[in-house]
Order: sequence, then C-alpha cells, then structure tokens
Amino acid sequence: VIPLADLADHAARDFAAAATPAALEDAKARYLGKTGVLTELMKGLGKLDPEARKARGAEINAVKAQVEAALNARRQALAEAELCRQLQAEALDVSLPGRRRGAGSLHPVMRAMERIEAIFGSMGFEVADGPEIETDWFNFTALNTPADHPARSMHDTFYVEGDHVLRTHTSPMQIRHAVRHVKAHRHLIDAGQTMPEIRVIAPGRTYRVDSDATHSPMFHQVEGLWIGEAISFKDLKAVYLDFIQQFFESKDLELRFRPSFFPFTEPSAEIDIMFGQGPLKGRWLEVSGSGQVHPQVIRNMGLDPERYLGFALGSGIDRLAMLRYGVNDLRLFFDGDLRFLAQFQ
Ligand SMILES: Cc1ccc(OCc2nc(C(=O)N[C@H]3CCS(=O)(=O)C3)cs2)cc1
Repeated sequence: VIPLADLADHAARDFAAAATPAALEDAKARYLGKTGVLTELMKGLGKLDPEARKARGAEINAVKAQVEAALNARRQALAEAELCRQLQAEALDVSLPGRRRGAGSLHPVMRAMERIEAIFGSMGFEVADGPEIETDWFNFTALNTPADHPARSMHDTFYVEGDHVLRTHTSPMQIRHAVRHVKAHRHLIDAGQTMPEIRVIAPGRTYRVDSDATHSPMFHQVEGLWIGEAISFKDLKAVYLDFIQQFFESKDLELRFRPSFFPFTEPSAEIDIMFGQGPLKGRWLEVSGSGQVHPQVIRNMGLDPERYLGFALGSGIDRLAMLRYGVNDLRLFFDGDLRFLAQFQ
C-alpha cells in the first residue's frame, strides 16, 4: 500500500511512463477508477467519526487534485507529441519546385514545314492548300503523266472509290492554284499585258504505297513553282541555294543538279547537296527533284508555253527534317513516342 503522502509522486511517475493515451487511461484507472487507490481511500472515510472524516477527506481530495493535474499534464504532453509527429510526417516542403504540366510542342515535321513556308514566304512565294483526295486529272493527267505511266499503278498509288486517289504528291495543288491564278488574270493575258508571276509553294501530306525505314505510306512533301515570262534554271538554282542554306542555317554547303526525268518537267534534274562539315560531311545527299515545267503542263494551266515558262521543284519534308534533326528512321516521326517527340520542345 502506498502512503497518501507519496501517492501523487507515484501516480505522476506512472503517468509519465504511459507512452500512449490508452496506457495513460489504464494508469488513470489505477488511481481514479472504480477500483482505483483514491476511490478505495474515499470509501474508507465511512468508518471515521465526523471530525476525523472531514480532515481525512480534505487530505485525500488534495492528493486527488494533484493526481488529476499530473494526468492532464501527461495528456497534454502526449497530445503535443502526437501533433509534432503528424507535423513531421505530413510536412510539405514548400520550397520544392511546382510540378510542371508538360507543355505540348510542335511536331518536328510541322516545324520543318513552317520553316520552309517562312523561307519561301520571304522570297515572295504564296502557300497553296488543296484536297488530299484528288481526281485523276489533277494528280496525273494535268501533270502530263500518261495513262499507262507506272506511277498510276496500284502498287504505287492509293485509290479510293471512283477514279479518285490519295494524292501522291502536292503538285495537284500547284495546278489548282495556277489555274485559278490564270483565270483571275485572263483579262491581262488576253490584252497582251503582263500577268503577275505565279510564285507558290504547296506543302502537305502525300500518300504512296510504300513502307520501310525511309518510306512511309503517308509522308510530307513541299513543291515550288515559279512561272513568268523569263524564269529559267538559273532562277531555280539561286532560289534553291538560298532556301537550302537558310533551312540548314549554313552557307558551308554545295549544290549540284543531276540530270533526271519527270513527266511534268523537261529538262529535269535531281538536286543533291553536300555539307562542308558535320556528320554528313562530304557526301552528296539527294534532297529534291526539279525541272523546267513541261510545255504541256503550262498549257494545262491555260497559258501559252511560247510565252510563259518557269521551274518547279519537289522535296520530301520528312527527309529534310531527318537531315536537319539527325533522325535516322522515318517511322520515328509517326510512332507518337513522347520520348522522341519531347526532344523537340
Ligand atoms: C504544276 C506543276 C508543275 C511541275 C511540278 O513539279 C514538281 C516537281 N516535283 C519533283 C520531284 O522530284 N518531286 C519529288 C522529289 C522528292 S519527293 O518528295 O518524292 C517528290 C520534281 S518537279 C509541280 C507542279
């Protein structure tokens, strides 16, 4: 049995040893509960005479108050310890940088297309647009491609119902633009006055039945057309050299024409470039086709080929983008893999 005088200290040590609120409630019960020490002492008061009971009762109440004070102090301490633990556990480091919401970005082929449009735009070329599903006339016939030409075959061209095709190049847009331009200036032409030159590029999606590391069924082309009364190969070379130097941001590159054949140009030439530095240094790279627009195509625009002439060129935008960005597999452009695309933020 603990003497009354030591009870408060004893209880305080008991409460201090209680590590959790539940343990503290158990310790509390030992002193203040139904069978607690203090409760038993109070019960013992009944045996005493009134005088002694009053005095003893006061002594017990004084100790009870000390025990309750010790109990509340411990409750407070446990509550603060719990709060401190929570604050530690749930602390937010407000100095951390915010979580970025990944910003989208333009696809590398579209970046190349916009770059090409800006460069030709600075040389006075308009940008034509037109349907991706084309008629046989605009995709082949108007471009002097004979009925039995291999390009028309099913293993090269996607046919959709009727005699429509998925355009195999962006040339149809050039023809459409030229026909509209000639119609709009018919009055000047017939009056023997000067028709404003046709100076247009036609960038866009094109489709061919082909698929490997350097060919995709859908790819992107840009074609250029400059028609006037005295436009020749020298203009083509000047325009193309300026374009390609700006596109690759380098004057340290050479350009050469290599004789070739296209139904819509005569004479025709492939254009190769060679970088003076970098990983592709010293290698001739085919980048375009070009030529003097064929007289029949001039006629199909509604112009007299004895009076109007000019050049045309065509380039694969995906190919130019691959060269500019060092991409070695065309299919990477179309996989939609964010690890690849994020490099072009
Ligand atoms: C009215 C009109 C008249 C002539 C035209 O000639 C467009 C031309 N294209 C090429 C050419 O070689 N193109 C290909 C090269 C790479 S590619 O991406 O496969 C397309 C040469 S001349 C176009 C429109």
